[in-house]
Amino acid sequence: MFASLPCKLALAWPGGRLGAKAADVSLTLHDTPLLLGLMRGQIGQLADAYVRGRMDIEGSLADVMKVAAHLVGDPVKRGEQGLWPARMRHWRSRWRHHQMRDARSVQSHYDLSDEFFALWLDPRRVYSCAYFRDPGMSLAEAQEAKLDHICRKLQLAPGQRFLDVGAGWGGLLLWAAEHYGVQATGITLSQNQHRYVTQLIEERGLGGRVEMRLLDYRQLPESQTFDRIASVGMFEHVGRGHLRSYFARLCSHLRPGGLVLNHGITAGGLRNESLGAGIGDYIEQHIFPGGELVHVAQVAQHLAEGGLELLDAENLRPHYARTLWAWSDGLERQLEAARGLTDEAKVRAYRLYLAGSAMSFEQGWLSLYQLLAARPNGVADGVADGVAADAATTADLVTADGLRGAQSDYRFNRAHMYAQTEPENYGPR
Ligand SMILES: C[S@@+](CC[C@H](N)C(=O)[O-])C[C@H]1O[C@@H](n2cnc3c(N)ncnc32)[C@H](O)[C@@H]1O
Repeated sequence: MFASLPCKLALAWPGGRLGAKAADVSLTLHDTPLLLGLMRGQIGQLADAYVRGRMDIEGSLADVMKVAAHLVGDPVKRGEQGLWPARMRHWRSRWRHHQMRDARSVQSHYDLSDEFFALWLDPRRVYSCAYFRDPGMSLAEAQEAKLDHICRKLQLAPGQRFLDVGAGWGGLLLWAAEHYGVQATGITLSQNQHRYVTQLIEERGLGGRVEMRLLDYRQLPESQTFDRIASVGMFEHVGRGHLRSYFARLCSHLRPGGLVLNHGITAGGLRNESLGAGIGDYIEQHIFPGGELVHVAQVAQHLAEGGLELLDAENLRPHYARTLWAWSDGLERQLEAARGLTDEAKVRAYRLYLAGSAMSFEQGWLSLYQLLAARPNGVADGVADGVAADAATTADLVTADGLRGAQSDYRFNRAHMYAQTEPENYGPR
């Protein structure tokens, strides 16, 4: 097991020691049964042991993750689905996700501490994959490029009614209002985010045009419709059993001919919705309770079943690997400050979550898609507010200059990022 490792590893456990003296990565197990988890490549179990102080890790997280990837092998090829057959997973997800429980899960993550997130996110606190339009961009520049990329794909224009579902700390909401002149509504389940963005709106004098609401997406009044909707890094919280009704809701809140952009994480393969090697359990327990991922093919199906017409799909997987390494490096630089804001177990949990997620995107275990879709003019289900007369046809929208412009630079960028096949090239590490 040690011979073909990508870097030098030292391993110690009660009463034993193995491996290189001058090691890149040292693992100290404080109880012997963890050896079994190590042999079986159960890195989720090891990560849990690290959080609970049953194990210590030394070495750069980049090297630690190289070792972890080696131990796991390829969960995409192994096709791990957990113990539940597809039908059961669907119904389990339906049962698990209801408004009260989702609010609890979401708040347990996002309401940890605004200052903690601010330590390693960019100044706008955008908490989703950035877009490194030019390879030399900083994280802050790449986040702004992402916000603009989304606005251009959606062809935002002054006066349009724009909804941001899962608006976080307001990055896109404020960018769209300030740069594109839209009437913007954001919703979130996080009390901290709601308070923070409401204050920003006031400070910037955007009160009449921008509002942030503390609301579940299922609580938006049925009669409220928008010209444009964005959902960025949010649909991972919805649950596979609710995706169809989630997209149907977005469709019903769009005017006919309106556009929606769904940006989110997908499973890297059709058969690894639940990441193997115990990783999924680790994320569920320590980071995102209730988070669920499906493959983009299934997202496209749910989207169509929800009444939306898919116009364009862009894969940003390499961009998320780079974003996550930037977050991870940011946290590593601020460990002492982080320990002052939350407990040691949380800091440990986030160290492995950020670096481990970066590795998962590098490996292709996870992916990230922006899906641009429209509510076709023909879909009139009584929920929309009858503005079809002024709605452009979908054909008009696809050929409009804005989308063509956005497409030409991202097509180029996609080819550029994929030309760099080695993970080392994802970012300046
Ligand atoms: C990963 S953050 C992304 C935030 C923001 N879009 C960004 O890119 O920075 C996910 C957001 O989704 C929100 N969210 C999750 N489930 C939600 C729900 N059921 N209804 C409304 N918002 C939800 C969270 O409160 C949080 O603001």
